Amino acid sequence: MSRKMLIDGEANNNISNNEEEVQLLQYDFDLFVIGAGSGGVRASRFSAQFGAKVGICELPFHPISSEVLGGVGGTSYGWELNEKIDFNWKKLLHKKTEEIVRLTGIYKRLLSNAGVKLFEGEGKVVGPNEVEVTQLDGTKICYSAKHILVATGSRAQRPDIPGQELAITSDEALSLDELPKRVVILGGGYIAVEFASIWRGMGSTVDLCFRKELPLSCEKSGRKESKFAPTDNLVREDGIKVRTDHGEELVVDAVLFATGRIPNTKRLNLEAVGVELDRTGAVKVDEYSRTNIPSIWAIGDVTNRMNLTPVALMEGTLFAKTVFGGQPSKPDYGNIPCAVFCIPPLSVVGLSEEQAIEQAKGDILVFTSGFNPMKNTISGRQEKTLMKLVVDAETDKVLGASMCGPDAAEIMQGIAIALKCGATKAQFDSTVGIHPSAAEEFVTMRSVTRRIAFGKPKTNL
Ligand SMILES: Cc1cc2nc3c(=O)[nH]c(=O)nc-3n(C[C@H](O)[C@H](O)[C@H](O)COP(=O)(O)OP(=O)(O)OC[C@H]3O[C@@H](n4cnc5c(N)ncnc54)[C@H](O)[C@@H]3O)c2cc1C
Ligand SMILES: NC(=O)c1ccc[n+]([C@@H]2O[C@H](COP(=O)([O-])OP(=O)(O)OC[C@H]3O[C@@H](n4cnc5c(N)ncnc54)[C@H](O)[C@@H]3O)[C@@H](O)[C@H]2O)c1
Repeated sequence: MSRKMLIDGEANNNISNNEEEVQLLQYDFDLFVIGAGSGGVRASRFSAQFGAKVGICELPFHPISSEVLGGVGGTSYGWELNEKIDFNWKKLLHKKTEEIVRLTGIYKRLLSNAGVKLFEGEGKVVGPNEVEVTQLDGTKICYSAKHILVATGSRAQRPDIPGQELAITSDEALSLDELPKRVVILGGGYIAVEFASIWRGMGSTVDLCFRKELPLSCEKSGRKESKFAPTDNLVREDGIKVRTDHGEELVVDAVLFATGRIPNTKRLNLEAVGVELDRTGAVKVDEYSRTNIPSIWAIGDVTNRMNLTPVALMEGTLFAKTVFGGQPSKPDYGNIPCAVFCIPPLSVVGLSEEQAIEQAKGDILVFTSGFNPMKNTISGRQEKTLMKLVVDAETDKVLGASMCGPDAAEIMQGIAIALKCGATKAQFDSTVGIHPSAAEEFVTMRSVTRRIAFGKPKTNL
């Protein structure tokens, strides 16, 4: 057998090459992947390119995913709205569905070009080396594999409040027959803020109900604020009636639950085969994405590490490299940039000012800038851009960068490379800007806005 299997089950370590070959031939596949989303497709393609015989199963296609419906390509969202305000809602929905169908086709082609065998049906782990796939007609087929990879993603969680069935989640939000004119959004994370921007941008009235100090605030340990969140029930009444914990009553066309997502493990039978889950239901894995059962691995949202598409791709790539590529590789979660595609968009990389204060050993220098980009001054548009750099005063290393304003995500991708390379503020300063761009401000912020020692502001200029 010429194919080289690395990081194979420890139990097999002392078997001879011949025995291993015989064992391998007994499996239908070297790798069987459950879930053909971002992580699963990447892992299976790359494993196949390393010579592995790969099978993958995915839920029957539907443009609105659920626990039992999905589609190759997974939760491939990434909002950015280019429609004009006088848009046509139905046309937008139609285009969205067309785009999902197009992406599904691309993913299917990528899999088949890589030689990966795709099965349509719900996968379930029935043994350390066995997956059962329930097909559309209900028939079940079992496949054996040397390695199983769980890449089933996550799904929206619904708060357990009376009348919760009247609310929608992001799964259904872009499939409503009509544009909701009045909306209540529960939650203050990515999805809440992005949908608030989308609907507000289309002229709807949007109330964002969040429980922390501000939307997009990080959860501080032990502190859960209940600032403004419906605590009462949802009632159908000429729309949906929502009562907030401020006692206010709102009657709206739609209530969106954007209160986080939970790993898709409920129907996978993992605990029955001995795979450990954490208290949120996420699959517990080591630094190489391996579970406590040596032949079973997991990547992406189902492991609840950092729930972003490029992170699932990184984990899938490194899984393939580790298991089939001969190079055991751990994902590096440092300096991963992210963006919230709200209006205006915001994007961050590295440490926030708060995190830097908590983690730094010395003083922190903070540089900030707020300005109206030149393209706006000519058009007269009032849309400020804000930027921040957080720097270690002793080493001069840039610890974090953030930006809110047009093109924030596009700009931050380049800044992320600089941070990944360990750039210093002096290196930022010696980089020549591109004029007239907003991005050039990142290399021209000369004066310190504040210096912070041991978590306390020294100056607040
Ligand atoms: C509304 C929304 C917007 C988002 N926007 C962004 C963004 O702008 N940028 C970003 O980086 N991230 C974004 N994310 C997060 C991103 O989608 C996820 O982090 C990413 O898709 C995780 O990849 P995954 O492979 O783990 O899961 P997924 O891509 O969700 O794939 C999991 C797949 O498994 C399938 N599946 C589940 N159970 C089974 C089963 N039993 N058998 C067979 N198949 C099964 C599902 O149908 C699905 O196709 C967004 C998420 C949501 C919900
Ligand atoms: N642009 C992007 O990259 C992007 C966009 C969308 C989603 N995502 C990914 O999808 C994940 C899920 O998004 P999300 O916005 O649902 O989750 P999230 O974890 O970002 O935010 C959930 C929010 O809901 C709040 N919440 C939870 N229960 C609540 C309750 N009962 N009442 C009031 N508030 C409550 C939480 O405090 C939190 O602020 C994100 O974590 C992110 O990883 C990324």
